[in-house]
Amino acid sequence: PKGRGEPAAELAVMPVSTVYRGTLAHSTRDEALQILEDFVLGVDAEGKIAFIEEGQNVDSLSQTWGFQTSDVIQLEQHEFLMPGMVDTHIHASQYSYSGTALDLPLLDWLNTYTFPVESRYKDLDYARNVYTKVLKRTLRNGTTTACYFATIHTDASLLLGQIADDFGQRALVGKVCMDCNSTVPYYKEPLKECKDETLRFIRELLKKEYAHVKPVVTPRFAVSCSSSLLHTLGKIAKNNDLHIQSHISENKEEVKLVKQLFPDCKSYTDVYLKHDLLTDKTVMAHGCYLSDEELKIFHERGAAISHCPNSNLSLASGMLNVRNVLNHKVKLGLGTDVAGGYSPSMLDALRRAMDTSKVLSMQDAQHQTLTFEEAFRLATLGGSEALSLDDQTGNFEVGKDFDALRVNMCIPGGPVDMFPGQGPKDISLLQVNACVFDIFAGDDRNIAEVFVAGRRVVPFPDL
Ligand SMILES: O=c1[nH]c(=O)c2nc[nH]c2[nH]1
Ligand SMILES: [Zn+2]
Repeated sequence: PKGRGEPAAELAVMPVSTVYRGTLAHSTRDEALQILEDFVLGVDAEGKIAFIEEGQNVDSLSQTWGFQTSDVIQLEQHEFLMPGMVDTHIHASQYSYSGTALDLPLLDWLNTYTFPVESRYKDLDYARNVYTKVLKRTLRNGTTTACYFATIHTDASLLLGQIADDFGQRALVGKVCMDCNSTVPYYKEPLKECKDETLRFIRELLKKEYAHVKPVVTPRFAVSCSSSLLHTLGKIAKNNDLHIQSHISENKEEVKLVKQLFPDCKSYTDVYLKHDLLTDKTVMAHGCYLSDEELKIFHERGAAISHCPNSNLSLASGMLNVRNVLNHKVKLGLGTDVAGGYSPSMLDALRRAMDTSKVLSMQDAQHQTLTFEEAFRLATLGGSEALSLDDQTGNFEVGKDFDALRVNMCIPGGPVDMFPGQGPKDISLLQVNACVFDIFAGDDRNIAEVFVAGRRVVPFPDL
């Protein structure tokens, strides 16, 4: 593997543009949380990680890579770099009412609040206002990659892609597809229109050649899609090698309804499987009620689950047994699921994932509770794997894009306090660990800078 020692040949020609020295905290396949104290990390002119080395090698690195040691950015001892977080499931269009309207279960919630609000996005000014705000809010909270649901409206969905590109967030953007809606009949599209508009959305978004924004095929969920629409979308995804996102097994009433709607399918998972929607580029939100047999199918297909604990608790939908999902080796990330989830923050998702796991442990003494380290991995590397973007982002590896947060745990008026004995010279590894673990109680005030592919996207430039 590249990165320790000599630069790989293809990288040697690319001079580094930025070098950081200090604490790095990230996940690897073997270690849920690896803390590298006094390391140097170089970012090349294309925004990729060029090297990660021990700090003592900085002089020889400066010669190899052609930078001045005086230009190295030294992190404070209460600062660290961590990978940007990956929100694997968020409804950008629902951000306008996040924090409200959480008094109904899923299906009533959709009919009463969600569909009427989403129907407003034919108005592009309305869309621009909300989409700009959700982009800024998620970036400020350290979401460097987001997998978005927009609405059924193609032009507003394209606008979301443009705004994500403007602000520099890595994003998968989905125009929502639904041709069944008997309760709110004005919010759906006829099958042919849905197909044509989905193709137009994909074509026009790809034509823009945004560096980090791509389309994702988005059947809302089996309840609001005919079998013909699901087949059509499965084909479109296959023919264009695209990502797919939807919802699965979120709430018991929904699971029952899907059984009635698709009597020939063995399970909810079977519905998506039969329609070619379960691939290694699929991410399904929730999965609270998936059987072990269904999880095996997820594993075999390489499909992923987005765990959205805030939403699952807020809509009283259920509790995903994350341990069981991990034991089945199913790719797993975290999602905020705004606005079923009331918080756009991935740190909140991380905390709620641990809360949910602890409740499961209270119910079953055998249950092995999720650790902070594991939740950290789900919010970063796990999310990138769930979106099949782990070749580009998710942790600090040479050759990956520098998607990172500069975290500062010592912010005047910030949400956490640091304690003494932390002089820059005598800081012990234990204290460095404590500093990293403090982000569990932190918030966006602690996220001083955000980078996507080497570009600083927070603080916001004047657009
Ligand atoms: O949490 C959810 N939010 C939604 O908008 C939705 N649509 C179908 N199923 C859903 N679940
Ligand atoms: Zn959702």
